Amino acid sequence: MRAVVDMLVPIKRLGAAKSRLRGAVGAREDRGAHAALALALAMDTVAAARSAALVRRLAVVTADPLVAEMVRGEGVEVVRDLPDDGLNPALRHGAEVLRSSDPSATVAALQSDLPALRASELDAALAAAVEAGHAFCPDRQGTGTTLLVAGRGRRWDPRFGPGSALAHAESGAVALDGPWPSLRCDVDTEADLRLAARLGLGPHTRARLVAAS
Ligand SMILES: Nc1nc2c(ncn2[C@@H]2O[C@H](COP(=O)(O)OP(=O)(O)OP(=O)(O)O)[C@@H](O)[C@H]2O)c(=O)[nH]1
Ligand SMILES: C=C(OP(=O)(O)O)C(=O)O
Repeated sequence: MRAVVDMLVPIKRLGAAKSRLRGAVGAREDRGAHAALALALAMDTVAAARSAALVRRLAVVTADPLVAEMVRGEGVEVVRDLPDDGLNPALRHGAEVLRSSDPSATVAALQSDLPALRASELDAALAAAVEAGHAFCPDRQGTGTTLLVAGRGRRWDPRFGPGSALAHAESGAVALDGPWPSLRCDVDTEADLRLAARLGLGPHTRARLVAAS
């Protein structure tokens, strides 16, 4: 299948990101180490998305200037998070930008805390989502969402947040179910980070853990 999906990766301001992971590397009060870990999780996610064959256009949505600089340094597009008012407004704005270039674009949102993500698993999930038209991938626990896809002519209706799997199902999106552990392993806690490490972390996150050990 040719590249057909235009993908948003939302990245929160590093100072506020991944609060449940505080202290996972370095001391709890070490803001620099924590920000570096949050950035590393996102950079590994972006690298995997970039390698996926079905991703036509990839854009990070962020209001954080450092994140924007690092992402652009990797040659990846940045859409400024103009609403700067939480995840769903960021994704609605990002989709407007994507669909202003191509109104028939298939739009996807991928969470940025998937440091074990494999491009092959993302491609398999995207192929299933494109086939379904409007679909999402639940997280490992089955309550959250790691990937949301709305095909040509489908309403972009992100409902991320607590209980988002149910919210996306209620919005009419099909729940995908496939052998994609790396896509389902979002990292919110230290326990999640250990699980992701067992799947195989990307180089940015691995380097953070080595630096902290
Ligand atoms: N652009 C943007 N992205 C966001 C915003 N809030 C959350 N995200 C992103 O949305 C995804 C899911 O966020 P969460 O898993 O809740 O992460 P978090 O808010 O950093 O973590 P906690 O502080 O532990 O809740 C991650 O990719 C975040 O970077 C926001 O206000 N703007
Ligand atoms: C925002 C979400 O992520 P988390 O539950 O990991 O915060 C979500 O799953 O919709």
